[in-house]
Amino acid sequence: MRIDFWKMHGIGNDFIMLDDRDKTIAGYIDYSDLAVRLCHRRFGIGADGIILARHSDTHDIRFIIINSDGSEPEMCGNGMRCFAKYLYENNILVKDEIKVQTLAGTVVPRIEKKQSGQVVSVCVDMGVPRLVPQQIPFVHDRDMALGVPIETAQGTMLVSCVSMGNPHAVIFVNDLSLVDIETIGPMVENHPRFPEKTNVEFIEVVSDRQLKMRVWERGAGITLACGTGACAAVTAAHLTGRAGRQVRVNLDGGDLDISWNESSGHIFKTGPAQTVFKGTFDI
Ligand SMILES: N[C@H](CCC[C@H](N)C(=O)O)C(=O)O
Repeated sequence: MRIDFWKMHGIGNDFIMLDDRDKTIAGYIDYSDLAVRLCHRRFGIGADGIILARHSDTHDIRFIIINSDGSEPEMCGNGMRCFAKYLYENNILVKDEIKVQTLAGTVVPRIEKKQSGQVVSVCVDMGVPRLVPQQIPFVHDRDMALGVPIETAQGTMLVSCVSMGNPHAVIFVNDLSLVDIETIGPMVENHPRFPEKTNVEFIEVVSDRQLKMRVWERGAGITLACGTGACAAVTAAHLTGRAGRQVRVNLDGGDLDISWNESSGHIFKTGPAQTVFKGTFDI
């Protein structure tokens, strides 16, 4: 069976977008097997993950993301911006603001478009960051985990743990260029105190309005950007007195503007989403 897809990216974090509202694809192949096959950079289309639109009984649409290793995370910030653009420009949901059902709860992307109708950027209400260790999940006996030492083969790491529906271990460093992400990333991702593994963000503070970030993603390895990770990094930076509530995050693939609203507690993430090409494959 022939399946249409769009190849898209959010500042270099790239995804294969699929419309499976009617569960046709699900009837043919397990999503995890499909993700491993399609995301392969040589034998497949190549991507950090696949994203599927599915019908929702309670929201405008349901969002499913599968990492390139086949694991299913709760949410994806860069992918959500691509998803909003894909739905609008593909005439699936021609609305400027939509309510999306995810495993992380309700997420609300709002598109910003040109006169032509082309979506150029998306502002996503990412909800409220979770800080209680049991909600990360992170094994810890306090009610918050900021600057907590964990032991690894590369020495002691101080992690600040935040969930955006998916887990994040934020590590502040003095010089990002000196961090051996390929070695330290998987050690923290798979550390036993993270029962569901974790994404790992390395942060260099430029000012109270600017962070530099590199990321080792759970289930994907080094990516050029991580939207939920940028939100987690700003949360941790603010709570540890390193940054304000309006922060620009510089990532390998580009910049994201993060705003943590004091009254609602919601985090808003604004950034671009781009379509690279469209195609078909057979299942
Ligand atoms: N690898 C992540 C999911 C994708 C998150 C990231 N690409 C983003 O933009 O938020 C996880 O397993 O939690």
